[in-house]
Amino acid sequence: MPQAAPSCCRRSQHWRPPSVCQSAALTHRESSFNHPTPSGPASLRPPLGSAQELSRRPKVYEHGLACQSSITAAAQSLPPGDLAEPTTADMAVPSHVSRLQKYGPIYKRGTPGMEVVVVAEPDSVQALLTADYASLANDWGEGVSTLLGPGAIANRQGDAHRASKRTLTKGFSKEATLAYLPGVVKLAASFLSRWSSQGSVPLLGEMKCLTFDISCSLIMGFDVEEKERRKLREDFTTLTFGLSAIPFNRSNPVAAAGLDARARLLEHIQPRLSSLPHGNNGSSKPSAKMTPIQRLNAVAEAEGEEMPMEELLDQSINLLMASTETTAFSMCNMMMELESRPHIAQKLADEQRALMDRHGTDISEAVLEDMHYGEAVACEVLRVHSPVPFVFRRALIDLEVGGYTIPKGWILQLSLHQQQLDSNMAPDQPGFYPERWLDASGDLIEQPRNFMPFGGGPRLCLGRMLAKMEMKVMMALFVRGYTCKQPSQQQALTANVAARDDVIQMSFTPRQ
Ligand code: HEM
Repeated sequence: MPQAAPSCCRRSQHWRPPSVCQSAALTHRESSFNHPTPSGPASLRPPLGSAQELSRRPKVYEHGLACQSSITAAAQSLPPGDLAEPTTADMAVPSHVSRLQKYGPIYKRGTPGMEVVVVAEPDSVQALLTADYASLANDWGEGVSTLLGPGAIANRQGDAHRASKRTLTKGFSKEATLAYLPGVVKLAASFLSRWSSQGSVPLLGEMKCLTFDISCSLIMGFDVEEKERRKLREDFTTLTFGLSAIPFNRSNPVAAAGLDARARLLEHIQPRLSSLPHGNNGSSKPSAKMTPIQRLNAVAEAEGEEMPMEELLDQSINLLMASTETTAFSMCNMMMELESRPHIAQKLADEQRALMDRHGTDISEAVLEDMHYGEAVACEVLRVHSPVPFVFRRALIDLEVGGYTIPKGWILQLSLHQQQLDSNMAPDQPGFYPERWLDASGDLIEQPRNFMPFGGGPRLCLGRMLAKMEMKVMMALFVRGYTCKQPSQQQALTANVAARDDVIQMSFTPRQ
């Protein structure tokens, strides 16, 4: 599930979204566990007995991803950790860091009957991400399952997930994503121009508006007036905030507000969905030009199954949620990095000048392709400022992970964040260093396989190309035409659905 920071395991009433300090603290501890790793290889271990083996052959899912499944049913020791009632302090980042140091990269937390195992060991994370549907289910907790709804792709499991994914994937192919490029450029340019006329702007809120508008018009195909869009954005923000509600029930005002916002949002979206053109001269046969949500509808119709409106609405909310916060956090942190590191902004500007000489002034596919330094900056933003630091799964069978048993029913909290920090590239350069992604001649190097800011396996992010495109368009337009300034030194943002829109201030000025 792709929102910036999840409401975690429904069973843990005290969990709260990861905070800024988490990212910051872990950044300084790259690959620095000083706890011995548990016995056996630190990944999912091979089966103890062949009868217990589920499947060890790599599988290829419909969306073309090679998936290894080496999950085994086995019984050994439980991971170390404390299963005491968590306190708020326990859930704070420093405690995550100190638990990593105390227990090693696989440890348990939570309360008996509400157990969570945190996995921050790269090979195990990778193996778990690529595990098959029989071993693990997506489980992001009560907030996500209720606010997104049962029809949302994040809440679908097994064959139902596979079918949704197959349909939606076509709406996020390279061809489809490139068709969104002119719309992304237009929206980003208009936001930058407005910011530069406004003095200081609340950057996170503004980036959320931008990414919401992109998703509304390009992913959903909605052409809405600014007044209505503002209303939609407000409800969407309240709904997103609801994800941070723990416990998640009507007696919690944050959860209740989120549920009410969802109902209002659906009231707005439903008539729009009903009136969406099919994009293929009225035929319900899916066409390459359809937006992802039109495609979902058309595929169902073409297969003779009317898709229930509830399901289409849930999928719409899921796509909005998946695309908005994550990309907004990334672009906000990207602007902060560029502001505080003028030499990087300058290198990007030099690259843009060379690209304009070669390809003209339009931001075209060729510009995006040749934007190697820009791509390196985007990767570095995703590496250092994980927009999705953790993903959550539920064990459907007893699993053996890194030599420990994870009993059926327990929640696994997989640290993509640690995964990225441990990806073992230029370890002598622990800070923000885009050059780690380039070779000596400035060409992009092959990315390490455990660099997974967009997840992996059957749940791999659908919008990864779109997200990178948004980041690179914003970067290019910014360095071509503007400079920016923070009024004072501000903390880098961390993925957190409860972050206030005005937490980061920035002013933009046209470049002389
Ligand atoms: C920087 C921006 C983004 C990041 C870091 C990101 C990250 C992720 C991650 C880590 C997952 C996997 C979740 C899991 O394993 O449970 C995911 C899934 C997903 N993402 Fe993204 N995402 C981003 C932007 C987008 C955009 C722009 C879209 C467009 C709609 C999108 C759509 C999705 C969808 C639909 C899924 C669910 C896939 C599934 O359940 O099979 N994401 N994303």
